[in-house]
Amino acid sequence: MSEEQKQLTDSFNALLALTSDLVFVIEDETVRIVSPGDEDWLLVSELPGKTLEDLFPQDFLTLLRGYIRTAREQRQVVKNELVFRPDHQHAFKALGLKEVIWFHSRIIVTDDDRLIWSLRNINDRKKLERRITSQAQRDPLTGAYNRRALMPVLEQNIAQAQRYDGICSMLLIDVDDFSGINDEHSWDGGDQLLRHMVTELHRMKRTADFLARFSDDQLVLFLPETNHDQALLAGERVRRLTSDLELPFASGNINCTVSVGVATLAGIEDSSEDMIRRVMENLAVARQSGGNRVEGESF
Ligand SMILES: Nc1nc2c(ncn2[C@@H]2O[C@H](COP(=O)(O)OP(=O)(O)OP(=O)(O)O)[C@@H](O)[C@H]2O)c(=O)[nH]1
Repeated sequence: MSEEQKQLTDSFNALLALTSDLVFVIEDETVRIVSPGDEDWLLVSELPGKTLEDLFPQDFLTLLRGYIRTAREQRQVVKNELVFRPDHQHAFKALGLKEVIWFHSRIIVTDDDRLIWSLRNINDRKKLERRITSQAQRDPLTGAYNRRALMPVLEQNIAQAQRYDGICSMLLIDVDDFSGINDEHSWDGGDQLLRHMVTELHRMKRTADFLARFSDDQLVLFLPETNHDQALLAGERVRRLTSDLELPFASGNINCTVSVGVATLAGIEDSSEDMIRRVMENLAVARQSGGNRVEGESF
């Protein structure tokens, strides 16, 4: 090895020692060099000489070979996000992988066709992203989905029901005289009541139903594959469940009733906006009729 080559090798090894990424140098689909970076779970000594086929399941391998092909053809770094799972990458499980790890993967192919593959652990970022997404879609008081999360669910389900000749319905549930409850039991009492209702509705609803807080004292329960008669029955169940409710609170038991509007998909021309408009109109009729009442469509 010439002096110049030796210096280059030294610099390369120093670079590998510096980086916190997991780095592989691969020739002919065979691992030659591994630098674990911060991935201290990995049994590094077991890796040199192993082929990509030894290490990865078929679907992952197909994906990886696609990235390698692109890196080779385009002569540039190919960047992707990849996930290693102990129940999927069995070879890595045997090499110490205990939990799911998301990596930011970068692949480059050198002129003499060696593959340099670096993997940066992005689990912390992924966890943060998940938390932010979930916060953006949830009502902080009750933990139910919020209106922003409801709208795409409505649109998708309605589009699907129309495509497959299906049906769906929605309930708009409004607590009668909620400001009176706040006045009598304090804002805290009102909060407790909303939380309790959401818990009870979660318990009552089917898995595919979607519950969201629509506004202050209004909840929407979206019911896929549910016709109008079934939705009226569901609305009646919600009404009864609420009027039976007695929530112990410092200022005395909190009782309440609800008014429920029901809307059902009305053919191919119907839209989520139309359904929301009708469910609000039907709710208004229920409230104007004195509350503690379920009002459906006037077909
Ligand atoms: N406890 C509590 N109250 C809230 C919250 N958000 C809004 N409110 C209050 O809820 C009340 C809702 O009032 P309205 O929309 O008039 O409802 P209502 O008193 O039930 O009147 P009707 O619907 O006509 O029967 C208002 O007094 C709001 O200040 C919340 O998160 N917690």
